[in-house]
Amino acid sequence: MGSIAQFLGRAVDLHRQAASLLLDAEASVAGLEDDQFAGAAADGELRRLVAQLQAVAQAGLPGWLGMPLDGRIVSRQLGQDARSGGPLFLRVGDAEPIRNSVFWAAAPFVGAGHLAIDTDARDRSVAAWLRGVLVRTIAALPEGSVRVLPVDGAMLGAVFTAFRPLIDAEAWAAPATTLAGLRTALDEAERQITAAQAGDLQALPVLLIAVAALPSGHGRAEWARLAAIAHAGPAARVHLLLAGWPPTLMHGDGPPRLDHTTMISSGVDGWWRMSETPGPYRLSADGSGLAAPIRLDPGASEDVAAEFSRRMAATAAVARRTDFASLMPDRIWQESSATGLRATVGRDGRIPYELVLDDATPHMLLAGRSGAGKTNLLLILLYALASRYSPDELGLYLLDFKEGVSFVEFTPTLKDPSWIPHARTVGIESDREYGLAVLQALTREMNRRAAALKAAGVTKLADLRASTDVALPRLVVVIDEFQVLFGANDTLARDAVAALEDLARKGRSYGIHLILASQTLAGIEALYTKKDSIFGQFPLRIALPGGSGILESGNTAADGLPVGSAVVNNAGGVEQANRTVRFPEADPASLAAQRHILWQSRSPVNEPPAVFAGYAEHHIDDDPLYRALTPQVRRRQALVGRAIDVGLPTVGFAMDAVPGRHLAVLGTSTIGADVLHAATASLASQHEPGTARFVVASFAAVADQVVDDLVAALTAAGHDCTEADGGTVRAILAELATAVPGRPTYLVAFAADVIVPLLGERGPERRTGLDDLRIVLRQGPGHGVHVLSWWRVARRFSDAIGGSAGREDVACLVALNVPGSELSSLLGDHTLSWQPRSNRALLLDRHDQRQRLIVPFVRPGRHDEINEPG
Ligand SMILES: Nc1ncnc2c1ncn2[C@@H]1O[C@H](COP(=O)(O)OP(=O)(O)OP(=O)(O)O)[C@@H](O)[C@H]1O
Repeated sequence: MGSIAQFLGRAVDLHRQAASLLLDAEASVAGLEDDQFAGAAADGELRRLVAQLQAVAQAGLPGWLGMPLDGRIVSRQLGQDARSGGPLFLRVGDAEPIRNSVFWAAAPFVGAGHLAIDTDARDRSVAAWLRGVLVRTIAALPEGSVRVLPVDGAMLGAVFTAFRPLIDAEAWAAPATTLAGLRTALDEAERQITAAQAGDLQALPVLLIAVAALPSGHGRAEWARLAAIAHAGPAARVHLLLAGWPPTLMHGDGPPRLDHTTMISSGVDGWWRMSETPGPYRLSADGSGLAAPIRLDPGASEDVAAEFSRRMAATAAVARRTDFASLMPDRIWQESSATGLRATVGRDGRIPYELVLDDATPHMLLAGRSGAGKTNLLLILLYALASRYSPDELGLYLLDFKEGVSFVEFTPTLKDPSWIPHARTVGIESDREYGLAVLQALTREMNRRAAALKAAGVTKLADLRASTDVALPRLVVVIDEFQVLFGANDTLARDAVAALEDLARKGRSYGIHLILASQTLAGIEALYTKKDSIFGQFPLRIALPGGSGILESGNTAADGLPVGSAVVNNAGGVEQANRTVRFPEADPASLAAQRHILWQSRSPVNEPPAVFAGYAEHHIDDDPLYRALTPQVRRRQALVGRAIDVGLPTVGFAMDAVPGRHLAVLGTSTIGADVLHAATASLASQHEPGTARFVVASFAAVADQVVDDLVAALTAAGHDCTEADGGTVRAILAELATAVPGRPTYLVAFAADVIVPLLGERGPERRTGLDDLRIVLRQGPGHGVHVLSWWRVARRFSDAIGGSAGREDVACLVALNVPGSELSSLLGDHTLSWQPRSNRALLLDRHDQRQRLIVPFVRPGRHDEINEPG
């Protein structure tokens, strides 16, 4: 600043001396027509002053700011000749107060005020001059710090053709050629001014409205807006470069004067006059401006401007790619979420656009056709939120119903052990049941918060936070392809709608925010009657390309958008509230870098999220509950799989003395063998070796490998484990039916359906093996005897237990690929709805009326072998 002030002080001083000499000279030679600057004594002195002025100008306008814009300058370094923040002076013309004695006339522009020239750019010298001002300004300032909004209402944008590479690189807007285009540019300028007035100056670029010619139809309304922008713009980094201002009028009052503006007005014979300039220094005592006439700066030829644009555009493209990082805060976890959540996700023009989730806009809908950038935008939003707010301020529940890996990002993987510390649960390719479970878990959390508010005697979450030491983070729930959850007209959809409605209506008061994303809202049958009451709670709408369906009907603004932009609307989709926001591509490297920053900063007690990947196999050997089992348990459990629920709890059946505590796995799927293996292995872990007896029988070749593994593992662990065939099983049943064994005994039968005919035969005492089986089933648990069995044919199982009379004797069931109708008649429960699905089973416990969808435990690699549901 010091050097600019010195330059100015000296220049103005010299100028005034020269101006007074000129006046004297003019007075002394009054009447001499030929040479207004004659007067020999003054002449020498004036030339000396002009030379000094030029020396000062050259020193003050280095490089791009003053040098001729010809072929020699195009390779000069960019972004070095001025710095942002301070006033930028540039050469606007050459003053020639005395023949053959020239100095550069400089005017302040960016950082100080505006420039206007009264002839529009249909005049070729004005067009070149205008290009020159743009090139000088942009080349001198730090790269990427200026955004230009070109307006050319007379030549369809031709004046700016040379800048095409910058327009294509989106560093500049496309030239506006109509009145509507001018208004859009003014809108952007006004928004920047408003943003700056709200205290957001730091992140704002220099915004330059460059008008080559005003479009036809402009009038008082636009003049008034320009005048207001001229007044308030410089403080908000908004500057005007106007050719054809003021517009000439046939009649009526002229346009208002523009504050902070240097005016260049045409004179005769190619001479122009320059007005006083804005800022603290006056060129003249009487406000008449520069004392000498000027020739316009020749500016930039098309070729020079084009060459310059290509260089700039290359850097702009790089800047665009790295934009994701610029949306992340410099320091993470600095904000409080007491009153809401805010995140900058992109730019509206060049103004950073902040999404807000708070009491006024609690929930958000996001839509766009496949490939429109939904995942990308969600990642930006979630990473930006997770970077602003610590895990004490924000928790994330992420659910994805589609095939894909959008939220894998948030979880530890083999390749990258990091996770986002805010993520509580992450569902990838989730089941609808899992979605419902997450919604219900959130409803419970909401009710807990409601009770805590009541107990504390406050009504607002912010007040509750203030009155307790316990962290009360806002919770953001993202459901991608949420329509899947409601896509069928069944009980689950109805339960999900009820939970969603509850959360949508009351969530705002308890810091719970929903983000629902979808390709379309069409076909959400279950929501149909509730559509308005639910979506009415979602004022914030983001429509990506093809996502106009979530805006009001007739609001089609999102239809023609390019990927990387969205219509953001925080008034439920009404057209007047549309804002077009551009967002960058979140490249994997930048995401990983940001994730590692967050992960490294996590607290030592931060656990990785509970991950549910719909496609994943679950193995008992990896199960934390199984690995923690010891003989010191109160009630032994036969573990069979993981429930489709938040946290994927391990589930099984208690094998205690209550009648009916036997396990039957039903279905032809080979997974039946795996489930039986898991149940047996888990029970074995709950006995000291040698204290229980395991009798294992396999009646089908498909189970042999599993049985071999099981027997080998139990034996290796020191258990008493014997293999049995049909005859042995029958003998053991007879023995167990008549005598109480001295220790717990497990009879484990794979493909038990095979021996039903054998057991049906009468023995010497006229009893059948089935009679013995039924006695064992009825009385066994009381004596520590449990039967664990896999039945490929459900009807055989029913026959074996004695039909409906024996139903209560086997209370623990796992249904695999048994058709729903068969299962309900087997159980005598016609309300049951079950459709066999790959990698899923239905757990039924007749004692506590439990019915749970589970991922059954399988042997590693099983899914690659089988084609389910067979
Ligand atoms: N801001 C952006 N700028 C440039 N490319 C982008 C941008 N956002 C997304 N893309 C690109 O568009 C493609 C689709 O993006 P994304 O996967 O986010 O879309 P989607 O709507 O989630 O798609 P789908 O629903 O099919 O999974 C990707 O190749 C991505 O790189």
